[in-house]
Amino acid sequence: MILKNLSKCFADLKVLEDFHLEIKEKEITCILGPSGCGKSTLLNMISGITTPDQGEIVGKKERIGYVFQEDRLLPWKTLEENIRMVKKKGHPSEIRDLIEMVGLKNFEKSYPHQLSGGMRQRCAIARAYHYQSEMLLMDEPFKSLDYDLRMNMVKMLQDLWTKWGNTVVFVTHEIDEALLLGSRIILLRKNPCTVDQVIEIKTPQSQRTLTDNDLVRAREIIIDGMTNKKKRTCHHEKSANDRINNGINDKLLCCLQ
Ligand SMILES: Nc1ncnc2c1ncn2[C@@H]1O[C@H](COP(=O)(O)OP(=O)(O)OP(=O)(O)O)[C@@H](O)[C@H]1O
Repeated sequence: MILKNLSKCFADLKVLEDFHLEIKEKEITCILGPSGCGKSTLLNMISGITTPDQGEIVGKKERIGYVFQEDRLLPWKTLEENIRMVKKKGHPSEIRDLIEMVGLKNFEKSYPHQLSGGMRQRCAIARAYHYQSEMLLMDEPFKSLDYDLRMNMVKMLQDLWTKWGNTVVFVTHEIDEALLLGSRIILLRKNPCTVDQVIEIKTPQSQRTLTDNDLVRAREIIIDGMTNKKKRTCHHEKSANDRINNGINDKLLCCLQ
């Protein structure tokens, strides 16, 4: 999918102007950027909730899943019913497997108010996977959770993605989440929203730890980008440049493997 030259104003506020980004199929694209730069607006455009003033989305998906900061479960339905409701013909074993994968076995008959925030968010993610969307949008889904729990959720999402290999766009403020999950990390600037850097990490998600050399280097590049420092030289700059020359109008500054 290509977000092609998108522009969007809210009254006098120019959030996006000529914004361009390719979302690669079957990858996790993590989007990092300052508050108010337009991350949710981008997701809303991909999902069709918001219409761009100009530009187009090429390769638009029909079946899109969306996980928000809050779980949005139906309080009068059990955990299992909340998951089942998104797909009429789902086989019971699919739901059972998903519930087990997100660590909620034995809570099938619990109602949302009987679960912790982390458990409810696990249920929301299981529901999104049960829907089997062509593209899954996630807008800071772990925001309200503490660090340990967030890292558990990241691990769970790595496992789900390794199994399903679906296309995910994951918005976050947390660098660690982006480093552990992103096939590509898109660093945005604001006023208007533009792509500052694209960092590609080749190490499979399931094998990553935050102390790996490539993740440490990626963290430095991201922090430099966020604090406007000069970009560091990257060992794989040549292949990154090749990608730019052959590819779209991204600023792929670094390709780490
Ligand atoms: N429907 C709307 N009407 C008016 N202004 C809006 C609307 N939606 C978003 N905005 C404004 O557009 C800008 C971008 O908002 P958006 O929510 O996309 O940013 P964000 O990067 O997701 O922010 P955060 O990281 O704080 O969640 C903000 O200044 C916001 O106030």
